[in-house]
Amino acid sequence: MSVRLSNLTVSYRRHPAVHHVSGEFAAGQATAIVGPNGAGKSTILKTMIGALRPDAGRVELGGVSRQHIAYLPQAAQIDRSLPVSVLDTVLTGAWRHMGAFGAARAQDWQAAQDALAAVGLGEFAQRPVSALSAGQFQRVLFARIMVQDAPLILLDEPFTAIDARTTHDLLALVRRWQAEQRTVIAVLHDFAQVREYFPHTLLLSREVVAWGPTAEVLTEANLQRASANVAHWHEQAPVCRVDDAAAQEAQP
Ligand SMILES: Nc1ncnc2c1ncn2[C@@H]1O[C@H](COP(=O)(O)OP(=O)(O)OP(=O)(O)O)[C@@H](O)[C@H]1O
Repeated sequence: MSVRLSNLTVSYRRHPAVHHVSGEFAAGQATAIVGPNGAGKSTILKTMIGALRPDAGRVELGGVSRQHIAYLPQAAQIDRSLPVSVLDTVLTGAWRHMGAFGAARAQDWQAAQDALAAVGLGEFAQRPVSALSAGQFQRVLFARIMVQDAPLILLDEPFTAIDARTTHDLLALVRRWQAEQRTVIAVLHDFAQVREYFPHTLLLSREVVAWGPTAEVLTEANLQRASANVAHWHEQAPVCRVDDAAAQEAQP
């Protein structure tokens, strides 16, 4: 499935955060979204899942419903103080298959156990998630994504504050998802990870700076342009430059 952004503009309280973003995420492959802080990377993912409404343009999900997207927000946005077990957390990935009363089927339990084993936490099933390290909890969330079995997987900074060993193990899952023809889109800051595991990259700085094969996108010149764009962005801009210019051109 391919995901397309067409002329997408998204604002917070009428101030645009990203504008006129157009392009297509390669189907069944992994794309990294990179760019400076405040470039609009999370905004793009949140718009894709329907949590934010575009002011203009649209997201085309290639026939996939939003229910079939697996989305992992930034760790800071996830509350893990809840008194739920590791296994129950992974099982929530199967909610789409569950019956009206939320009963998990035998194969859902099995899938959850298998996913926990795959992320190296087979022995942790009954532990409360509040008693896990940050890295262990991220493994649990990746196991949950495995159970979700989604064709489109969105990850927002999945390896921030995660050690090298865990990151390496979880990146192996990203590779496996690509082999399974899933479309993976991840916001990342580590260019070495991007170069090694993500064949495609979208470099964003409120607008598209470059989008295509990673080696062609992550050039020094493009990265400098991205930093300059964000540095010169006016947070309180009421309308974006492109709209402004278009409006001026339209004037007699
Ligand atoms: N809830 C919000 N209300 C108002 N402005 C917001 C909100 N969320 C984000 N913004 C603004 O929108 C812009 C883009 O934010 P976004 O979180 O998408 O950037 P990002 O590229 O993901 O940044 P980072 O790398 O720091 O996570 C920023 O200027 C940010 O301050």
